[in-house]
Amino acid sequence: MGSPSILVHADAEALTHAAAARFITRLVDVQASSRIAHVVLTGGRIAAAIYQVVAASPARSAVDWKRVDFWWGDERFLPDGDAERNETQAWDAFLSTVGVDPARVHPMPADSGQGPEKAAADYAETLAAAAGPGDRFGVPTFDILMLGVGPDGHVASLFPEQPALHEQERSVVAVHGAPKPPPTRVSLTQPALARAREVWFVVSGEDKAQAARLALSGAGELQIPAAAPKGLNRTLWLLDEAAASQIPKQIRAPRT
Ligand SMILES: O=C(O)[C@H](O)[C@@H](O)[C@H](O)[C@H](O)COP(=O)(O)O
Repeated sequence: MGSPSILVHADAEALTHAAAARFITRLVDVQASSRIAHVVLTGGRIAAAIYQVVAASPARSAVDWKRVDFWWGDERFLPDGDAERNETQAWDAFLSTVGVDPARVHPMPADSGQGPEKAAADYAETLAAAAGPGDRFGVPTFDILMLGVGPDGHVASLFPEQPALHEQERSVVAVHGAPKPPPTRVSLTQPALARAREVWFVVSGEDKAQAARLALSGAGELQIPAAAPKGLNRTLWLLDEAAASQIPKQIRAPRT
């Protein structure tokens, strides 16, 4: 699995374009081996910007979008169609334009009065149904797992010191009392996040600089949840200069 690759781009725009190009290329590579690609999307501003660049890229036609399964790392537990849902954001930014197979788009359940525990259990079942014989922990092995990082070091909806970080059995959990609104969420757990061939952290802005430094310098995952997820084959930190500004020089690769 090796050390994370740290790729620093001049600014948010350069990061966005590089990540979008990488996203398309990775999907083309996976599809060249005749596999259905499994992608885990994240929320946040930088992810939305990446999705928009993917949608606008002429290179997007190299991907067979109907043969990509889309999952989410976390969701804000809000009613269907709420503009604050990560799902809504991804549909608006690119899923509605690239020509996906709606049956392969797997949003986390919306709040329809069933409660977040039931939503988490239902999503775990959906994941388990998509897992094949070679997969582990009841989830398909993801080809790309994208993660935004909060200034507090959270990833997905795993916030520092919260009980969800201790979950070792379930792939999906309900999250209550999240410090960032909305307080009720649904999230993949750390063992589920560990089932990706490639984990990509997408991190922009100076307010993330401390979290990035701590995650990359051996912080504990209870304090900095972003310290834990590692790709089975590859872990990439895709940052802009501002977010990378506190990473010690000895662990930082030259700017790309
Ligand atoms: O559910 C949420 O509240 C967001 O999705 C959040 O987890 C986001 O991914 C990170 O905070 C990074 O966001 P930015 O890219 O906007 O900095």
